[in-house]
Amino acid sequence: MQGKTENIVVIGGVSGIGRDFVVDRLSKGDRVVATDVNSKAGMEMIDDLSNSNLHYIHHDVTSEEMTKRVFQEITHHFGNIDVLICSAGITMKKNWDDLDLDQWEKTMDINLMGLFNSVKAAIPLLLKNAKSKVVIVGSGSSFTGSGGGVHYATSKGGAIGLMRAVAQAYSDRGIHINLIAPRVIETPMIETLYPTEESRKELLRSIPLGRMGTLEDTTEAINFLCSDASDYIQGQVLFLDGGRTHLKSREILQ
Ligand SMILES: NC(=O)C1=CN([C@@H]2O[C@H](COP(=O)(O)OP(=O)(O)OC[C@H]3O[C@@H](n4cnc5c(N)ncnc54)[C@H](O)[C@@H]3O)[C@@H](O)[C@H]2O)C=CC1
Ligand SMILES: CC(=O)C(C)=O
Repeated sequence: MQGKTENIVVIGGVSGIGRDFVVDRLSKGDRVVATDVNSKAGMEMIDDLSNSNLHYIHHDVTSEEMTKRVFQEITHHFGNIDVLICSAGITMKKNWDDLDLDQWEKTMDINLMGLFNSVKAAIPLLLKNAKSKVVIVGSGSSFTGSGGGVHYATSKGGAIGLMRAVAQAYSDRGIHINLIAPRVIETPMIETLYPTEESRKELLRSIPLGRMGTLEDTTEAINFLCSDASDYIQGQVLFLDGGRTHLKSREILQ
């Protein structure tokens, strides 16, 4: 894959982790389709970046019908997909006691059903290549149960099962698929989860490396999982969490 212009699709590509990856790959000369439900941000991105290699498509991942249409348009535009990134997701932080069924369903619909719709529709296009790469954006919270509530952690745990099932089914047909499990990357999502200075300070105390993750951290990890350098890595979870999922910060241990 190295040295060749790639056809890249980023679902949830107009904000945060997805957008940063889009910008990076455009700067490397790749062709990118970004899809998202937030078309205002999508149009602004088209204006801001003003790059003929970028194509934006309105996409609500919860709709199977719309997802099929989106991938028909991608087929028309690209013909095949070398790289698929699934970054669309929401969080609505709630405790067990406050969570209602609507919030559970909305989170599952976007984070899990939406992922299923997107990956299912993409598979025929990924199979057109001898080798293609898929990276799902999961979350460390599916390992710890914290960071968004049971609905969020469960949806992201489901993403791991989906990723493994696709790896199991398509490894021998060239689809390489892995999942990144970030925690606290500086994006608009984190601003809503930790809105006050106090909550941010508390958060930083819990991260062994003592800082939040950056979009450069996520983009570099996704680039690695899309590159030839990761060809023997399949069906894996890569944590991007400053050590927070498996370690305790020194401040907390003392
Ligand atoms: N920021 C963080 O610290 C972490 C983020 N994540 C995950 O990373 C992914 C990206 O999150 P961020 O970039 O931080 O957030 P973000 O809010 O900046 O980006 C998420 C994107 O998903 C899109 N989206 C939401 N609902 C959609 C729908 N129904 N159809 C299509 N697109 C939809 C949004 O419009 C937005 O552009 C999410 O799946 C999130 O759960 C996981 C762990 C930590
Ligand atoms: C949003 C998320 O997944 C966190 C904070 O881990």
